[in-house]
Amino acid sequence: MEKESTTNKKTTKAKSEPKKFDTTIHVNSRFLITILLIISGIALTLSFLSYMITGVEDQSNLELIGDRQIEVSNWLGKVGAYLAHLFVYQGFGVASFFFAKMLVHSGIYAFFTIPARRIKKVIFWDLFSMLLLSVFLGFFWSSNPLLGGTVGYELNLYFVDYLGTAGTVLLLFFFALVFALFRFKLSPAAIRQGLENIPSLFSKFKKKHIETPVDFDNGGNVDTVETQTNVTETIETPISPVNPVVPVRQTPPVKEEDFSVYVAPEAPVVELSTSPIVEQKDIKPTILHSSEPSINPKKDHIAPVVDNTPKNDFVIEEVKEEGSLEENLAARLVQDFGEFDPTLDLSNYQFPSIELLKEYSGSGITINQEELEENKNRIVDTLRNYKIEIAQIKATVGPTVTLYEIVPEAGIRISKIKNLEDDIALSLSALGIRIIAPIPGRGTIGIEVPNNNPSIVSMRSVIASPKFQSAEMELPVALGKTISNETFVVDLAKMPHLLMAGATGQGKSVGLNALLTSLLYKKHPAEVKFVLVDPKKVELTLFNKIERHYLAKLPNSEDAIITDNTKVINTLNSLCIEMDNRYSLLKDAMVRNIKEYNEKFRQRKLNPENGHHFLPYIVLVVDEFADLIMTAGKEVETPIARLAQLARAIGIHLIIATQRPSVNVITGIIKANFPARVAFRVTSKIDSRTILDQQGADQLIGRGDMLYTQGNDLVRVQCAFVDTPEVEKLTEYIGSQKAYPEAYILPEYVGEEGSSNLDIDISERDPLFKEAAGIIVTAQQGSASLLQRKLKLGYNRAGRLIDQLEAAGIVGPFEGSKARSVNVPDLIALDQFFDSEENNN
Ligand SMILES: Nc1ncnc2c1ncn2[C@@H]1O[C@H](COP(=O)(O)OP(=O)(O)OP(=O)(O)O)[C@@H](O)[C@H]1O
Repeated sequence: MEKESTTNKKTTKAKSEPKKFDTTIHVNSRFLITILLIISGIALTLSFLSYMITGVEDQSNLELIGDRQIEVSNWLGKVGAYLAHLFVYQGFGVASFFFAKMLVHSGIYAFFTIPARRIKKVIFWDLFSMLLLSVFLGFFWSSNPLLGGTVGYELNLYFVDYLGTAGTVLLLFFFALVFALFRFKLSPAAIRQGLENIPSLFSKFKKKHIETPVDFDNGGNVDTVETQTNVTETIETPISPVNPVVPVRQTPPVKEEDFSVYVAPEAPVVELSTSPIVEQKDIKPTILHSSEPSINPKKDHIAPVVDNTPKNDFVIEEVKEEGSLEENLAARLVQDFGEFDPTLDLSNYQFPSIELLKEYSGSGITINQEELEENKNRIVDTLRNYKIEIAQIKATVGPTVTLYEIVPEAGIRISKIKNLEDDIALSLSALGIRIIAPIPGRGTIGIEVPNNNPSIVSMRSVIASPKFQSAEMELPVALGKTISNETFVVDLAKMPHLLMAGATGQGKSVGLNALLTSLLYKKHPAEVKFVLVDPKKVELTLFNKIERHYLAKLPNSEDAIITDNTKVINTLNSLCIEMDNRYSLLKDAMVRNIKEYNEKFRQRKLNPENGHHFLPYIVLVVDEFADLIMTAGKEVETPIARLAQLARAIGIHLIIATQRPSVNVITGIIKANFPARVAFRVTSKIDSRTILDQQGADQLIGRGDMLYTQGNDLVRVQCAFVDTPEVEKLTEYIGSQKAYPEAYILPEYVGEEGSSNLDIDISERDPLFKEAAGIIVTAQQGSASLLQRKLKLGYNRAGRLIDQLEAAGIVGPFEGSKARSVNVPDLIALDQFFDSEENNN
């Protein structure tokens, strides 16, 4: 095993080095003392061990120990038996092993001339531990005299007599605490941390210094690694003796302060010069060099570099993680108040019950054996007409379609079957046949045939499904059921935006409702907000009832549901501002996404006084996107594309639905940013390609039959059906509960065009226009911040007022850092100005 060690120079220490442990004696005699002490330690250990195992037999012979005929069973003979009896039985019990430890320790310390102060300290704590352990064992295991020894037993009797049992326990506990606090430098904070992280407790609070075992095979040379840091907590780790060490290459005498390194045989020599003080986290010694280490691969068999000057001990310091002030504060806040609960404002909010949704009579799959048999025969016959033999056929009955999986005979080309799609559809005389050749990952060919009696997939059944209920997703959405009748649940947060298209009457609006319903069943009003854009004015109106719970809107707008196209532009731009704001919050919090941000906020690591707040997800739903893009074009496309590109990390997700999936609606830039797509039935293959980049949507059967893709595979899903009365019941239930004072307010956006309109049209001036003009004229200073202060306005509104004042000619144009000039000298002139304005109108 290769062993590395490090050389370090301790410059300052040498001067203050206290008295050395026997520094005057010759190296050899010091070595002899070392050996003697260590051998005595080992001998004591063996005799004690032996006594523990066979000791009782020898006890009766101890009186006659002088008699040579007497035999004892101790491994170290009569002397061993005597000493062990003395130390273990009459002394400190098991704790007597500390004596052996002290001897070995002293031996090592003597050899390395380690300051006497240190060995004194070690011996002091060893004696303390020995006494404590002995009393401890004597108290709890008084029945076994070998454990606590006579000292432990007697002391306990003494304590119990004077202090009682409880008093003794408390005393023992007190001394144990003293030991832990002073020996291991245990602090209350460390205890807390230790309890939180019990496994790492051990490594954290080990002793400060430990001696390195000596490799005596190596002539007493020592394998030493020493690092020194200023950190308070240190770890003491004995290094296991190195492998028998090969010839030693003597390095020139090094100063005592230098590190020394052992390198096991075969290892390249790492020559190290003195190194600066090093901090080391890892228990594994790392070689540290001040200048570049020279690794000479040629010196394969070179012996270790040895420091002849013995080193005192091996200290590896563990750098304690510095908790920041804020984190400590957060920990305290969490301790005092618990984690932040965003739902607290509406803590009595009741999630809607499943009973609000309807159970449909047609739901549940009915297998019509006859129909299955008939379709199977038709498929087999049709294929046979084209000389395609089938080895195996299997049917999976779904809610609206049945999937027939075919394994053709060996040697049949898949493309041949694929080309026969129309012929097969014709011979089955059914609409909505789709051939999947091959089914990805299965090696079979699938033919989807619509059922004669499709069953409705009720919203109730998908919401109640364990898959949805136990979905651990940010924004779980139960879209419906797959062809194998499994509930299809996807995470909107992962999509991260959804494009939905389909010809009119094929189930888009129902799909949107299913999506929103899923979120209402899973997310608290504090966790998600919807921005609803509904140019048709009818589809999403029901959600008005939950405005103050779940909807977001622009400031000063009356309705949360946006039906007016110009407002959509403002809303989209406002969402862009919200996005930018959220990004700066994330940056400030040093997190990468909304999940991490909210988690940090929950743990009270973010200060609300610095503008931090819990961020709900925002889901923007645009029904009839085509209409919007036709009327507003680029003005809509640009913010949508920007949001789609950037908003995923900060929790804004877009759902865009359109009837007309033409390329001028679903433009390249939109498509590129909407990997998740849902296609209901469309009228042409071209439309299908526009949405899905492949055909298939034109072969659907309508009524909620849809294809879902998130980039690669297509999944055929029967959309869950939720009817208008069901949505009404649901929104009524939520709407009747206690709500927030108002809808979630989005940042104010003042469009460029908007402000110039206001400038021209006097009737659209801000209600505070006259008051603002008065303030500006009185102060003779055209600044927005003045208005903000005096009228207690937000920046945007104050800015808009200044723009209006400029348009009216009351203040001059923007002049960079200077305040705008005021063109009206006093209030009288201002009154005249307004009078003339009124007269002109
Ligand atoms: N998942 C479904 N299960 C059963 N029937 C459905 C499903 N989805 C839609 N339908 C049926 O299709 C009809 C039309 O659906 P929907 O109103 O969602 O269409 P649409 O695509 O929104 O149409 P438009 O674009 O004209 O508003 C519904 O009234 C319903 O009868």
